[in-house]
Amino acid sequence: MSFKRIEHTDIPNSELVKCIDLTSAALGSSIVAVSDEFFGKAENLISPASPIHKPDHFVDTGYWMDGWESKRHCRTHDWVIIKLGFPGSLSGFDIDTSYFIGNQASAASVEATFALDGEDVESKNTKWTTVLPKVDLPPNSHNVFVLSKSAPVCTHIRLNNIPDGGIARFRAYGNVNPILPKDPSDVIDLAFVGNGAKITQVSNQFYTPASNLLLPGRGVHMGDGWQTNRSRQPGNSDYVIIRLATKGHILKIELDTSHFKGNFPDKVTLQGTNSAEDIPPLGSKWTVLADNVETGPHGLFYFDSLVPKTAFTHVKLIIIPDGGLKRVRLWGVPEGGKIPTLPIKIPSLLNKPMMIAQPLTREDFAPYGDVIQASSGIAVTSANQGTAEKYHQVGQVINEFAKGRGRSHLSVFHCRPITEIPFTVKLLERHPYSSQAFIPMTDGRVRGYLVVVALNGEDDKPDMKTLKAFIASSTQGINYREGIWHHPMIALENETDFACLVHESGIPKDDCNEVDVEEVVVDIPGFHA
Ligand SMILES: NC(=O)N[C@@H](O)C(=O)O
Repeated sequence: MSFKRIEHTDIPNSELVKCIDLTSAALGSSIVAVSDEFFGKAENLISPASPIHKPDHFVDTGYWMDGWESKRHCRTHDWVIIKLGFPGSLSGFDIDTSYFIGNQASAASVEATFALDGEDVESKNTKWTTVLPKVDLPPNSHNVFVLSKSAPVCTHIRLNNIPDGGIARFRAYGNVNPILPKDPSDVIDLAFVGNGAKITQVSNQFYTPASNLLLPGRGVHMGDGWQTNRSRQPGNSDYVIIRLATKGHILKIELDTSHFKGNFPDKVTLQGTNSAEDIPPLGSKWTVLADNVETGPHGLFYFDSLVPKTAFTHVKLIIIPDGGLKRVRLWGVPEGGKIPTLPIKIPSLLNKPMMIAQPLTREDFAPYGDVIQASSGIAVTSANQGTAEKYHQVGQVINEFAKGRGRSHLSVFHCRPITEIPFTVKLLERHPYSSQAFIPMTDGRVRGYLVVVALNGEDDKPDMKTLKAFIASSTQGINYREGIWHHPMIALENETDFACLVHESGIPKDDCNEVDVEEVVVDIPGFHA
């Protein structure tokens, strides 16, 4: 596989400008295995955010580094396996050693494989193909490589870190290889990056890129949307051009202004056209799909297309005079598909019940368990020769296993934060014979975590009418009563360790029952992941 090295500043003039970063966590890509991450977590590699530097900032392993860094003296080489959010073909890479000086990886190589769901890519039988041979990595630099021809479609990438050391970010530029529904009459989001749609032109992306508009989910803060600067020019408008996943009929437009509360656009207009080019040439005929529609703060807004029977390859989204949008969804059917009865309903958050998480209090949580906290209303006495106060029996530790079958265990859950807010509850679990306590052990970076609970129904399933969501602070622990349905721990913003006390028998059905539930969307005021 031949390649050429280019300057990072030359990306806009290279093939890579037509690509997206297929390894980005924003696309749902994730780390599935890593040989060693002693100094810095491998998941930093795929953060959409640029790396930052905190000179002379130390953590218990050494210098704090914003990147993946393995420990010294590896006898062979380190490696990390990344599962792509969407299968795609690779065109180039940026192996970024920013801020790694003296501890950067000396060299790297890249391999790829196509693995069906469930295949064990760590198996020795996995066939990895080298798509970038070993290349040297200078310190503190973007190392950008363009392949002479795109590599075959892959689902996983293995980055080899030779022999060891640090890499701040890894960008694998390419294009999604969409898997569209077999039935062309299925309604899909024609503007979704996972279906192969792309932004091909944008007038202004001063704060954050327009490519964010097509990402999965609703993101976690304003920074993962598209935002222009304040135009100040009378009559200004800004725009993006979306090359649709495939030529199709747009039936319903979804504009998402999540987290844009004082800077959403005054008005939005959408137009469609047809072109074989990535960017429709000047003089292309644009047809209005939605004309000067109004949105609002932090929400989802829907508009039926004015021309559902016309198929387009491109859509221009115009915001007047400027501002920000989180996502745009263009629900429709590919050309050749049957246009359903209009107006359509769409599978979105709008159609799912929503709830707002509330601050955790002893009183509100009482039907579900205990709040472990030194709080008023608890019997308290002086202790430790007057140097402490003891808050008595803040919770009940319950063991209802038959005699001798349930042993109490202390464990620690190291929880990674959720990456999407609002959060969608899809499953709940319970421990039929034991209470379960979680007590956060925070390093000061944790503001809180999300607790979702429900009582047991007459059908011995969660009673969704009793579903509640609480925001627990970092000074509150919780103790689920035995049999109470709850979502597995949900960390917010930063990784969080929880001490856990539960009784277990080693018999799975007696220790934990898990069930899928009707999806409920939980908004979490004041938090972003
Ligand atoms: N992160 C960090 O401290 N790294 C250095 O100590 C090193 O490369 O050993």
